[in-house]
This record gives sequence, structure tokens and C-alpha cells, in this order.
Amino acid sequence: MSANILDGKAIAAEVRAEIKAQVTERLEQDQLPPGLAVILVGENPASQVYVRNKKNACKEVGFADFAYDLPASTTQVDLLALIDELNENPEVHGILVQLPLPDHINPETVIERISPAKDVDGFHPYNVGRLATRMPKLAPCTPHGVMTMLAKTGIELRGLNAVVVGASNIVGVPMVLELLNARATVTICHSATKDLPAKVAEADLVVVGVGIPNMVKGDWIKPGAIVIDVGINRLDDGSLCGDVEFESAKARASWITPVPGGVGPMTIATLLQNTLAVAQAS
Ligand SMILES: Nc1nc2c(c(=O)[nH]1)N[C@@H](CN(C=O)c1ccc(C(=O)N[C@@H](CCC(=O)O)C(=O)O)cc1)CN2
Ligand SMILES: [Mg+2]
Repeated sequence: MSANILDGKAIAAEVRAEIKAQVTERLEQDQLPPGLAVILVGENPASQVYVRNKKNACKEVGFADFAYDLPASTTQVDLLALIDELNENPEVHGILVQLPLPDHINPETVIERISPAKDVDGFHPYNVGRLATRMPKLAPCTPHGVMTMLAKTGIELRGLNAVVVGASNIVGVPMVLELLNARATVTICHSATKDLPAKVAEADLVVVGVGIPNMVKGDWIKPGAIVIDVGINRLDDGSLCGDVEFESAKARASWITPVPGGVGPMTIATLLQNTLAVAQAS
């Protein structure tokens, strides 16, 4: 068997085209363009790439982007003051603070300061709680983007055995909530999990987001399983790879996401969807 490729780059382009059409309609009705504030603190090279991609995506679909590239020495007090200002700005529908933050800034304090109504990353405890109680408002972008990709396979998730590897707030935990809401039977694995290969081998659907290159081996994959690789690891030669051994997993899976060009572009497309949703509701 050789898996079908779940082409996140192509699906994300479709999503952006739909968003652009809705922005055009808003502008024709003399409404404000959706506005997204993107805050980057410091000079993490990977974050700089992601933020640049977010700004480019905003331009492509006709959003107003409010960019704040702040020095690594920015104090938490100053960052919170900027968020307070953006929370009050009616031209700004969505606010995100790129993670990770420098060590002297507490990410939880910063995330909680963003108005839940403008929290287009979906990281505020209010939005996580909404997802956990099956009343989602703004859902975290990466797991929600994965759900959009899974819908493209046409496969019914209800009753599938889903295994999520990695328990981060950005990926693993909200991914579990999304899959639970789709009525999958969900297992979450993390660094204390015993016999990970056996857990993965039971999965009809496996989602991996741990940040360890090629950690999940192809021969762990149940034949016919769907494999979603959220990892983006840069190797010493500059190339990117995922958390799953791609070629050997592809030989067993029914569907698989590539890295790059899989989940990553869907994260940004979903961010745009969330921002548009806030604008349309305001
Ligand atoms: N505030 C946030 N911080 C972080 C998030 C997030 O959703 N919100 N997620 C990740 C990083 N991330 C978005 O910010 C992200 C990562 C990767 C991609 C992507 O498109 N990757 C490309 C490859 C890009 C490259 O050349 O490196 C791909 O996979 O094809 C988009 C967004 C952590 N921080
Ligand atoms: Mg995200």
C-alpha cells in the first residue's frame, strides 16, 4: 500500500480563496477588513518565518495586518499594555502573540490578557474550556486545521481509535478535544507513556506533535491508518522533517501528511478563518 497524500498546502490555498471572497464581500458592503495583530517578541528565526508567513497570508486575503516586532528586551508590563490597547481597538479583530516568548515573560499571563473574543489562536483558558465543553468558539488553529484536512478524506471519525502523541497546549490537548467532539475513541500519549509503539499500533488515526525528528517509526503504523504529522523539525543540513518516519509510514498508511506542506499551512489558514469569524460577528 502507498498512502494518499493529504496536501495541506493545496487545502490551505482553497481555504484562503474562500476567505478572500468573503473579505471582498465585506469591503463591497463598506465594512472594515478583518484586522489581525501579530506580536513577535525577540528574534527566534523559526518564529520570524512563521510571523512573516502570517503577514503574507493576511495580505493575500485582504486583511489589515497590524505587525509588532518587539525587541527581546521588551518587558512583560509593556507587552501587557500593548495587548490592552489592541483589545480596545475596533479595527483589530484578532490578536496573537507568537510563541515561544523570551524566558522573562510568562506566556500564561500574556495569553490570559488577550480578550477571549479576539483570541484567534484559541489558547485563552476560556476558549479551551469552550472546546472542552463542546461549545467551541475560537479553537486552536493547528488541531482545527487538522480537522479540516481530515474532513477532506471523507472518512467518518466517529468510533475510530485515535491516538494523539504529545500533550502540549498548542497541539496535543486541543487535538484530543476536537477528536472527542467528533466521537472518536481517543488515547493521549506523552513522555511517561509505557510502550508507545504498541499504543500507536492500535490507532486507526494517529496524530503526532512532539518535536522529535522521525520519532514514530513506520513499522509502528497499523496498515490502513491515517497519519497526521504535526512536527516540523529543521535538520543540520537545513532540510525539514516531521516527527514520523515518512517513507516507511507512507508504505503502510491510507492517508499521510507531508512535512513541509502538510499541517503547517493549515495552521495559518485556520488563523485567518478564526479572524474572519470574529470580524463577521462584530
Ligand atoms: N501564537 C502561536 N505560536 C505558535 C503557534 C501558533 O499556532 N500560535 N504554532 C507554532 C508555529 N506556527 C504558527 O505560529 C507554525 C508553524 C509552521 C507553519 C508552517 O507553515 N510550516 C511550513 C514550513 C515552514 C518553514 O519553512 O519552516 C510547513 O509545514 O510546510 C506555520 C505555522 C508554534 N508557535
Ligand atoms: Mg496554532
